[in-house]
Amino acid sequence: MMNQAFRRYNDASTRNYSDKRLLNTSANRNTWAPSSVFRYSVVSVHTSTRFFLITLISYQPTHLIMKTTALAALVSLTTAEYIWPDKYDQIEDVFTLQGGFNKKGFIDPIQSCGFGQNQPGRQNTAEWVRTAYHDMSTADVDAGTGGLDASIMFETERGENKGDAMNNTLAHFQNYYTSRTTAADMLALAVVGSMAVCNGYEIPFRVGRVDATEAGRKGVPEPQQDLSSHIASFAKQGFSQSEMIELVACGHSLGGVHASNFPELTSQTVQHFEQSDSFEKFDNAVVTEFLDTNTTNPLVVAANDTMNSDKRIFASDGNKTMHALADATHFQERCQDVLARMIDTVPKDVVLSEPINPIDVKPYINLLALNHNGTIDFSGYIRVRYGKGTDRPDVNDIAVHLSYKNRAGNAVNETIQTTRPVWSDGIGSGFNGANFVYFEWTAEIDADAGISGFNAFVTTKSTGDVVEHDNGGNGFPVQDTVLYQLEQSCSSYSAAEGGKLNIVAAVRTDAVSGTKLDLHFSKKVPRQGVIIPGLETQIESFKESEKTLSGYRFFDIQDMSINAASLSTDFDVVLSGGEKDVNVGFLESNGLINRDCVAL
Ligand code: HEM
Repeated sequence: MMNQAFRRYNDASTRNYSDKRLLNTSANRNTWAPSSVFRYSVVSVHTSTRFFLITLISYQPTHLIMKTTALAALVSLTTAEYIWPDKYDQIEDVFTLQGGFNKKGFIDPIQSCGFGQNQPGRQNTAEWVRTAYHDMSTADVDAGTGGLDASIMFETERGENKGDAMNNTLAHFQNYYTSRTTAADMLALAVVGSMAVCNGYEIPFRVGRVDATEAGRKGVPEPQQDLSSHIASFAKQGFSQSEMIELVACGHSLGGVHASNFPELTSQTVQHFEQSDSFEKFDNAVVTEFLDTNTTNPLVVAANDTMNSDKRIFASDGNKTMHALADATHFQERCQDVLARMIDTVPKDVVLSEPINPIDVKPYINLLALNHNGTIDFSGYIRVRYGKGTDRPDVNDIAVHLSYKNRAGNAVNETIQTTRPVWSDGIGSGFNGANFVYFEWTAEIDADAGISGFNAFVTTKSTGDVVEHDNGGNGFPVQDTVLYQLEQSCSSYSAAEGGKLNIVAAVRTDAVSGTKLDLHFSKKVPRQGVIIPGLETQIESFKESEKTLSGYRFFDIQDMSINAASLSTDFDVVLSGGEKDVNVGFLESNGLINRDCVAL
């Protein structure tokens, strides 16, 4: 039986993105669930029928209702199924791969909730959450402007954004900032990650935010402002008075006030909002200590009462909201809601994705290029989720092999075996107990026959059960019309000559006529006073070389000048003008630095 694992979200058909106001998720709260809840095995069928079957065999009555409703919206349901490749594959990696093999390490600076590079008073989780709030807080929900758009990068000099927190946070993003991972999405991830590390409830991570290209309006709330200004400010951000109390209490569960930024509030390097070690845990001590009147929160107990904004805000409804937040579970639930809404407040023309969940089985192609034998080297790895939230409890009980189809679409009678990488035993980990194991393969493909796609077979060794993953029915696609010749490509940098980039690609002879081959290079453009560089797509034409091999013609770009910032960026090789455009996308330049281009 051909089985398949599916992944979808439970609220795909319920969201209304046409709302003229800024998107916020209050109407959809508590709808997020781990993908594992929605994993089904069904006979391989066409997509629309498959979702019909899913609806019928749903095993949770509460969801059955939703899915029956959703039957009317099969089109929107089908968009929720993960099909590789996806425009959010890179950010799924940054979100998902935190430790071990293939780790991206986004949360390394928040390896613990209180971590701050051992700099006195510094707490990275607190800085990240504060930065995200400052970025969002200048939203105008009626106008549909501002929100989480990373405009903070142009606003760090403003008095309302005192301190190093904003630039410290943005500096970390530089390593992850690409044409497919925006700074605004990383700000959202900074909050999601901080909550995970500090033991807060899970915040769903939606993506698709667009970075501002200039500063937004001023208006981050400041301690000396009066209560009515704060109520008006939060209303502009889309939060009611009680939600204002909740959001401030949630934010001020971490970190504190620094003498270097607010000498009028404290003389200490940092005076935490919560006592003991509570400031490095996401808990409601900020609430209970306030209600117990034994708080040391500098925004409650400052000698100059004008500066006591938390005191005014917390008590503004006669402590009603604060009393409710004194319940630890209620605190977590409310923070989960308002913090999710905080990061999902975006300009009106931005459409956020469904929450990103770790993908169950995901391939990575590391090499698809002609070798000196005239065959095509094809290598990569398959990432398989195991452990919590899966039906694969034992990492050592899993095996993977691939089958593939040739260029004509016919099955090739040859199995590609995989092995676990030696490094870290091929094991990686992510948020909230997600575990992954990798299986790598190296194969040679006959260049005449070529390859058009593959399926991955995941075997439970102890039972012999095999599950075929065919990417929604059509296999994981591979195009061999344009090959990026990784080994023949390289870059160099010297102070005297600057950066030079050489890229080689091969195009199938029968696809060359009438086409043009271009490099779409994401050039990083440093900006004065802004820590994150701008990104511009620089388009350069390839020139055909003399070389031909195994039915391919060779093209190259030689000694293209690049700036130092762009030594580590991404680029696409694009063939256009033919039957259909081919885009070999998201190739990374950092692996090319200071190594020789190997002749073929
Ligand atoms: C009226 C609203 C608010 C005012 C007046 C306010 C004011 C302040 C002040 C003066 C600091 C000290 C900054 C420093 O010395 O480095 C601070 C820290 C902080 N704020 Fe707020 N805040 C407000 C709302 C929020 C909200 C809504 C959040 C997040 C949801 C938040 C998150 C934080 C965090 C995490 C810190 C600690 C930063 C660190 O330790 O580095 N604040 N806030």
